[in-house]
Amino acid sequence: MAYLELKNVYKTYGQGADATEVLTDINLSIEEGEFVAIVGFTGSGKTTLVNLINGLLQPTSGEVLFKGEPVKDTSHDRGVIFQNYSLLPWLTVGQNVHMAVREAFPKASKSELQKRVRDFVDMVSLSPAINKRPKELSGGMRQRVAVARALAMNPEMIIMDEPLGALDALTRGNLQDEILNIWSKDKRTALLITNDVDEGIYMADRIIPLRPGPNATLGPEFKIDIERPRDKTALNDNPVYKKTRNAIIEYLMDIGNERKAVVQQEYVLPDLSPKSFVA
Ligand SMILES: Nc1ncnc2c1ncn2[C@@H]1O[C@H](COP(=O)(O)OP(=O)(O)OP(=O)(O)O)[C@@H](O)[C@H]1O
Repeated sequence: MAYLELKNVYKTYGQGADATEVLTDINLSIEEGEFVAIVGFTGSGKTTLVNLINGLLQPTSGEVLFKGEPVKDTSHDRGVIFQNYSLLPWLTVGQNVHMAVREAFPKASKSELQKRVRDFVDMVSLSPAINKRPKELSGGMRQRVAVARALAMNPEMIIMDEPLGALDALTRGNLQDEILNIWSKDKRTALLITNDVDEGIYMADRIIPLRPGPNATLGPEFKIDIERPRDKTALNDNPVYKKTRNAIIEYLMDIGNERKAVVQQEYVLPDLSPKSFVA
């Protein structure tokens, strides 16, 4: 039995003439302990896919199964790091993380909770800002709080919806390593949604492209046969890395061009002259 399975999943927003079929026939199977990355074009339905897995949305048809059971609601077992960090503005950094930790560990003592909060705030290098409110932080700092908050809840599965997009290269690299540490040390399962092929290759065991929408569906998977832990600097000279990267980029460019050809169809408009306007 797969750990997470999506079977013939379709998702349509709206009804009748207003209906938009965003996701079409999504089939995905992730084993326990795997790290899978989905790379997709902007607007293709990546967040919709995350919300279906997280339980915030239900499929129009098809099934989403987590450990064999249909996903009906959100759960602490599946921790999501969202693209828009959604922090509570009236709470400090520490309080935002504390609230999540208290919910995930209702039986923990006050001092255990406080230690966990401090450890995870420290992990994202925000200890000096622990008493600041979100409005006093930069976008990247807020995103780091969201990473700390999700990971501090110790989810079995870490789901990431373009979590590091707003960060500079150095912070991004450090957080990629922290996420990989937690994933491997605590034997988690991870799903990363990204538009950065290099990030996918560095972090994942498999990369699966999400084709552009509407009616986005998953493309063929690319296995990343590169030993772990991966060395970012050495990766550039690794022939497997180069070959895999080229194959993925070529695939994405081909489907991007296919899409452009459809979008660039010429439409002949009727030759109408405006009627004179009478005030
Ligand atoms: N609640 C909704 N009602 C109607 N349409 C929606 C809704 N949510 C998303 N959509 C549409 O579904 C499509 C996919 O949106 P989604 O946010 O899943 O894409 P995405 O790949 O995450 O986008 P981005 O790369 O911009 O973050 C878009 O065309 C969007 O307008």
